[in-house]
Amino acid sequence: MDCIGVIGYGHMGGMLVNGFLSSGVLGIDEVVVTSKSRESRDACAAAWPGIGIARANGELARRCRTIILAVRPQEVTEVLREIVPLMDGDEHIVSLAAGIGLAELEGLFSGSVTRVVPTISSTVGQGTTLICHGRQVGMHDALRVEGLFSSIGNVMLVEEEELPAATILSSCGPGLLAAVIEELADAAARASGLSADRALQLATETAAATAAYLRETGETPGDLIGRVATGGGVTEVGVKGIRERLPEVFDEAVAAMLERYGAVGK
Ligand SMILES: NC(=O)C1=CN([C@@H]2O[C@H](COP(=O)(O)OP(=O)(O)OC[C@H]3O[C@@H](n4cnc5c(N)ncnc54)[C@H](OP(=O)(O)O)[C@@H]3O)[C@@H](O)[C@H]2O)C=CC1
Ligand SMILES: O=C(O)[C@@H]1CCC=N1
Repeated sequence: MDCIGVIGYGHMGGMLVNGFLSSGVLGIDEVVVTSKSRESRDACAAAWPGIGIARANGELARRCRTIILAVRPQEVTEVLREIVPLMDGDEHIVSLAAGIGLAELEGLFSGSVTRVVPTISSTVGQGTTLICHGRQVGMHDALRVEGLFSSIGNVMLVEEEELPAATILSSCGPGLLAAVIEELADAAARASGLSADRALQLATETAAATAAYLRETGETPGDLIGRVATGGGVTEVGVKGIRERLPEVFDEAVAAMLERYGAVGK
């Protein structure tokens, strides 16, 4: 059977196992998981009774043809050096590691390699997984991976040179927007008698509602601002300040993230 193997039961590995099994795209006997610590392997076995647990990466590599590397970028080389000598060569390696390029991966495994960048928002079936196949990936393997990730949200095929910026938007984005929501709520609570809990509840609901509005109406953010900001009213003074100061803040944040992206795992 063409089992899917997941190496690394951390935030992403756990989310993918939960997503693939909850969506029904994979059956419990089609997934094998391993992780460095016994605690993580036991947690997976407890969450999904009957799932295949491998005690070592090599054991998983021998049992699975599609192998998802859900370890941190700085652990990828070590894991590939460990498993590649035990593999047949016709496996499909799917790396989630941000910043580790196809050339580097193919230098460690000369077969089929795909880079996939999921997003934590797929925990709730939302968001877009980015997929970039290496040149050696055949149609069958490409469709299999695209189908798997489609079960937990949207997928977008991207060129490798698009990945850094697309990753910042799709995959780092939930963290960035969570920080914005937090700051907006904190500022409102600091300036008024509203409790921090209620401020965060309102800011979170508003963020979700705003995204839904933009998605469903097809309006641009500028269109929406024009509808909300009554002339001479309240919103326009806030938007003015944000438009003056946020470009610099986001330019700096994006530049810092791109710099780290290029250095991660090195
Ligand atoms: N978090 C995110 O939103 C996103 C992350 N990514 C990428 O996904 C990958 C995983 O990230 P994330 O889940 O956040 O990281 P975590 O640190 O949460 O998980 C990494 C897991 O790898 C396991 N691990 C470490 N070394 C080994 C090893 N030698 N053999 C087997 N397992 C090992 C750890 O095991 P143990 O628990 O057993 O100690 C840990 O559970 C990264 O490459 C990241 O760039 C991509 C998109 C989004
Ligand atoms: O922050 C990180 O490095 C990972 C990769 C993309 C999202 N989280």
